[in-house]
Amino acid sequence: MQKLSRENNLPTPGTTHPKLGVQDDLSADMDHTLYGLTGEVEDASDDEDDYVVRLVEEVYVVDHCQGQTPASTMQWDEVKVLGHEYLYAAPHGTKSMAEDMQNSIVSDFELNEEQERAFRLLAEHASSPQPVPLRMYMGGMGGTGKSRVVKAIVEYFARRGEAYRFVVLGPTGSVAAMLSGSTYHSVFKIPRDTKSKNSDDVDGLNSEATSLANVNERLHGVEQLKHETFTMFHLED
Ligand SMILES: Nc1ncnc2c1ncn2[C@@H]1O[C@H](COP(=O)(O)OP(=O)(O)OP(=O)(O)O)[C@@H](O)[C@H]1O
Repeated sequence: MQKLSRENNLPTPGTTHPKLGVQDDLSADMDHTLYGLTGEVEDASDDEDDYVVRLVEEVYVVDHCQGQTPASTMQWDEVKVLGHEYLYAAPHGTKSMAEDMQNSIVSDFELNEEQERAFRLLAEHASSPQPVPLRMYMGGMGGTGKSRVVKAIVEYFARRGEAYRFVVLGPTGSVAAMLSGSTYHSVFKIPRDTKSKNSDDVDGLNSEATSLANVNERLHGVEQLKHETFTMFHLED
């Protein structure tokens, strides 16, 4: 039987713990600090230091308050034990993982203070489970580093394995190409010839409906659009 106690070394946050196997008892005090367990949790111990968890899968331990705290110095009320399926169910990952990723991107892209502020605002928004729509204007003279922030946020989504959530649009092919984006004509299927949009033109209406369906399909999963060079829209708008 393996026991989790204050004396034991807990796994480092962000690493998987080997299977604990079948365990028997658990202090009732742990109930409120545990969630996402894949197995049963039983209360059969009076000893508050003997926290034993019955699991059927690996567990994941994260410090949700201070991502960098060494596991051995964690307090029990700072620790949450999660079933590993939680990681797959939570599309935005954990807070400490998001922070680590943000820090490494700020460093890799050598963002200056203002760039970092803009980047973190976007990244935090992207990491929020149910964010309110973000409408952000990022202005500045040519060459002040706006594109670098966009590249950093694109990289942030890519490292999270969520590149599909962010689309960069530009008014022309050359602008779009600079940021590896697309033209909004292409993404929104804006027809070059709009003359055929009258109510008698059944084919025209059909093709418009088809275009909208295509656009919806293409933007499935996308939550944010970067519209070079003015605004960022939230798709629910
Ligand atoms: N923090 C930084 N450190 C070093 N170089 C940077 C930094 N930010 C931007 N640059 C460099 O400055 C140049 C201009 O940056 P960027 O293209 O991002 O500016 P911009 O504001 O988007 O310009 P424009 O409005 O003309 O498109 C680029 O060569 C970029 O690599």
